[in-house]
Amino acid sequence: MPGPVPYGFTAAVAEHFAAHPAAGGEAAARVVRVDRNRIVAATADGLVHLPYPAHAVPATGDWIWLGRSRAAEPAAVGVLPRTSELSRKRAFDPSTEAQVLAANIDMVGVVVPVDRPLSHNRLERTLVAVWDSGATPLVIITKADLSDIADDVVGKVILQAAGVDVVTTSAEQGDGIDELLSRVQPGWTLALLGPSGAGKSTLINALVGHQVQSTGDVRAADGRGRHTTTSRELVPLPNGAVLMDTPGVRGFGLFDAEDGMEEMFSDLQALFEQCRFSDCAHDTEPGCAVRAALDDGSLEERRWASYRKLQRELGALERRHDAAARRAYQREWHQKVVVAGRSQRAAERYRHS
Ligand SMILES: Nc1nc2c(ncn2[C@@H]2O[C@H](COP(=O)(O)OP(=O)(O)OP(=O)(O)O)[C@@H](O)[C@H]2O)c(=O)[nH]1
Ligand SMILES: [Zn+2]
Repeated sequence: MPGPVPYGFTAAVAEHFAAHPAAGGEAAARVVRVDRNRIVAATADGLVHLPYPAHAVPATGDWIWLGRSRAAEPAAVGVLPRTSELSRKRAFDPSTEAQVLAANIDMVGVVVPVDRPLSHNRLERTLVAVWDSGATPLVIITKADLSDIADDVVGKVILQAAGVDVVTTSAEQGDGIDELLSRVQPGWTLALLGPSGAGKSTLINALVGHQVQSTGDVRAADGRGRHTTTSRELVPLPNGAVLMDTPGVRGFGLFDAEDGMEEMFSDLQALFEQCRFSDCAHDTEPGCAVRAALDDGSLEERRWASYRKLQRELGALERRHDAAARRAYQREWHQKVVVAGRSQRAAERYRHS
């Protein structure tokens, strides 16, 4: 089946399509932008404009079945279930409809500039929120060339990241870009998140390898060959990964959860209290409120999967935090000292603290 390979169409995505067929669906396409009354989609043959799919609100990053409308025009005839989604409203709050800003993101790079590090709490909360979205977090330190402040900040951030991978970059000097790309597998979709001025645009330009064009040629799909220009929010990277640069996702608003873990999952805590057994593993136990909620659809499978993934990650992190985080931290330190020829005294200071 044809699909847009530079936009993340991998064998795994092809299987996802095969598992979710749509009547009249002929080819795979990916939404690269959502406008007021139409979408821009990447197909195997390039970018096209399409009307909104029926019965679905599309988001950037969605995989769609490309087919024909009743008037034989190219059309989105189906939208695939999402593997992750970033929403403005937290998806598990049933009181209002979530506005999904981006879909099918594999990795979220949390950008931390050395000249304005995040508070410990904010970094931790952001990482928890990223896990909850279904994506994997990666901490990206930027502006590491600001050497007089970089040393302290890098060390602190690595400890705060609690075992989540950390890469150190200086887009201005071209340092760490290859290492960052090596963490993002071909076919993965990467979004960057960070406060204004954190260096996201500079990093994106370094990743893409040239100035990102804000306009791209879009072929109108009305068969008349009308050309138009528009910007894309999904940009292919040279290593086969895809960069998601959606204005609503960039900032911290989306992820700046005021709450910690417990509050984020308070709805689940309430369910746990209704299980018949207080030590219920929510697996095959009789009287399990979680199973019941999954069965009647009041608890989303995706959210439950996120929670369990997060529990596993946190458990694993806790176990290896002390030993491994410290080792990773010292390894990174060593590398930094060697690479940048930084003060050995500073390294010693940290090793002993
Ligand atoms: N020293 C140094 N400065 C950098 C580096 N990367 C970015 N900057 C500077 O940091 C400032 C902000 O960079 P941007 O890339 O515009 O930051 P941004 O995160 O895209 O900001 P918003 O567009 O507001 O979200 C600019 O003045 C950049 O020149 C770097 O690697 N080293
Ligand atoms: Zn249970």
